[in-house]
Amino acid sequence: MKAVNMEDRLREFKESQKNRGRLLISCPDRPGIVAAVSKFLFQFGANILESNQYSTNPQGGTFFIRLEFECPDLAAKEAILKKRFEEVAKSFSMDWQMTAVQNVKRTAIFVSKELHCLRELLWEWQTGDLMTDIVMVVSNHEEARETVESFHIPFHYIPANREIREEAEAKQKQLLKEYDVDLIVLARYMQILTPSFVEAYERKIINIHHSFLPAFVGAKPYERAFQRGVKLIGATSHYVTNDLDEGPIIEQDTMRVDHKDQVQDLKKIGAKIERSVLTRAVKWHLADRIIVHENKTIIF
Ligand SMILES: Nc1nc2c(c(=O)[nH]1)N[C@@H](CN(C=O)c1ccc(C(=O)N[C@@H](CCC(=O)O)C(=O)O)cc1)CN2
Repeated sequence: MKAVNMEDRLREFKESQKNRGRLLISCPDRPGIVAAVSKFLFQFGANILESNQYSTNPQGGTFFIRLEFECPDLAAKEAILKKRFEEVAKSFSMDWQMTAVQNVKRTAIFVSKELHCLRELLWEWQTGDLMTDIVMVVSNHEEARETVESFHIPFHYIPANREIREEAEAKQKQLLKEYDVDLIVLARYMQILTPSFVEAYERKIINIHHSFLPAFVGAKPYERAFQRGVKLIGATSHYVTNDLDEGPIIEQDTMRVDHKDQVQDLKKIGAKIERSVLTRAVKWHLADRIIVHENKTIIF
């Protein structure tokens, strides 16, 4: 796929979505929230296309809502929309996020030696099923260079290990700033990120862990699953926090295995699960379908 086709595709998408907006809200539950938000959008000439909501408890719980709407001349109105919505948000103690769909997120993928998740994301991106601008791939190994550059995506090799972690992250952060990255996807990137890195990209780093968490946190989960004699293996995609592999879970899946399966078999079976789980998690994040609350996720 030539790079120019990807640019054409992004341009067409941005044009088709230029009046489309999304609004994510979390707030203490009480009557009148939907009415106030609907009235606000109506006053700006917006039409609600999709609305999903959930309450933990109508009496004193937390209310969550995701709205997708069309608003004529959204680009020109976005700043005033956000400024005026702040008044509504304050009156309901809302945490909220309003995005214009045409502002396609800029994504960086981090990878080490295992390339199956990276390849899945690139394939989905090439076919137009992953609507994001993959601006670069970063790796602490050279294995992914040929694949990445065949997609005309910049590849940056930055050696990284425990001993040079801070130095490596300084280079990574510089690139992330230069490329104005909105989302980082760890596609089997096998280095632990420091607290300062995680803090700089809170809830903007998605990882794929190759086990059905909370089982087998950390390194070499397939080897430990084999030793344990499990009958199910799985994969978990989660937001990255400083608690290794314990961030808010976005998506999981499993497959059956049995006594005949060796570690290599587990890895082969598991790779397919990892690919699909990570892709679903990234797609939901790109579509602003995820709200994080108390280290859990609500997926609309
Ligand atoms: N701050 C965080 N960083 C990372 C997380 C996370 O949840 N919080 N997830 C990991 C991904 N991961 C499993 O999915 C994982 C990767 C690497 C290790 C690990 O022990 N790495 C060693 C080096 C291993 C090597 O060089 O081969 C290390 O970093 O010292 C554990 C879990 C990604 N980062």
